Amino acid sequence: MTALLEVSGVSVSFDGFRAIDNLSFEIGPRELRAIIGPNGAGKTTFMDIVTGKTRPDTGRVLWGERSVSLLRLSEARIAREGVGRKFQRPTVFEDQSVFDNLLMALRKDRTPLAVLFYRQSARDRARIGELAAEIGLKDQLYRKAGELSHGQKQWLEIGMLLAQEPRLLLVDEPAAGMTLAERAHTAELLKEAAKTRAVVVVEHDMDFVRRLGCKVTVLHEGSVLAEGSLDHVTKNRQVIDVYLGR
Ligand SMILES: Nc1ncnc2c1ncn2[C@@H]1O[C@H](COP(=O)(O)OP(=O)(O)OP(=O)(O)O)[C@@H](O)[C@H]1O
Repeated sequence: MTALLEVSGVSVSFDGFRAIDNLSFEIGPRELRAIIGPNGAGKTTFMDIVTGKTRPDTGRVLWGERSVSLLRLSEARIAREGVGRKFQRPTVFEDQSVFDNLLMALRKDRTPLAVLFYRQSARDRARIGELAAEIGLKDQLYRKAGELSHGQKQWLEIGMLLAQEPRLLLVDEPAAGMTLAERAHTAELLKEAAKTRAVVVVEHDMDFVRRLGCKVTVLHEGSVLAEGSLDHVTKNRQVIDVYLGR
């Protein structure tokens, strides 16, 4: 399997502190991966590097069949290449309906003229219906996003990212603040999304990671400490020591 994303030998320091240290990481085109690791392990910095927010000091970040270097591209260009990122807190347009939020995410051409002359098409409406079904909000389409529960807002934002058809979706702690039922639904949603694209989930909640049932990468001090199934990595002596702070 050729990787969709290949990070190799990446390091970055902030004021002499190595936040990412010779990190190598690969993800396949239709793969679900969980990234775990104690606070300060470099999980956020890793996502910042992939999305172009932080530039590494050394190393390579290659993307797609043509192995394009993401390090040469702007953040906006990386997003257009198909890298979507979901931050921890939901950011939806609270005064707009679920339908309108999804519609806004769907419209790719945002030039002023295109926005001015936009007419809803049957195809867009059908796609919004599909997305709403995928995220479990089909019955909530005409509710204002601000009235949704925390979990529903998170799903809506995931739906808005899916509307842009990313090839890689980076998701930061999706289960935080969710009820048990919401977590179960979120895990199913991400598993489903990973059937047609790569999904990388950074998560602290081990029960949630177990639900994802995917390969796990453990980061520690900016590099990969262990990789494999959750059972495999949680039996690893070094991983146990790191989590217990030894
Ligand atoms: N812009 C920055 N300037 C200075 N230090 C930074 C910067 N960004 C990150 N760091 C440091 O780099 C290390 C890795 O941070 P990072 O946020 O990537 O870890 P994390 O694994 O996401 O942690 P958490 O689980 O707490 O979110 C930390 O020690 C952090 O303080």
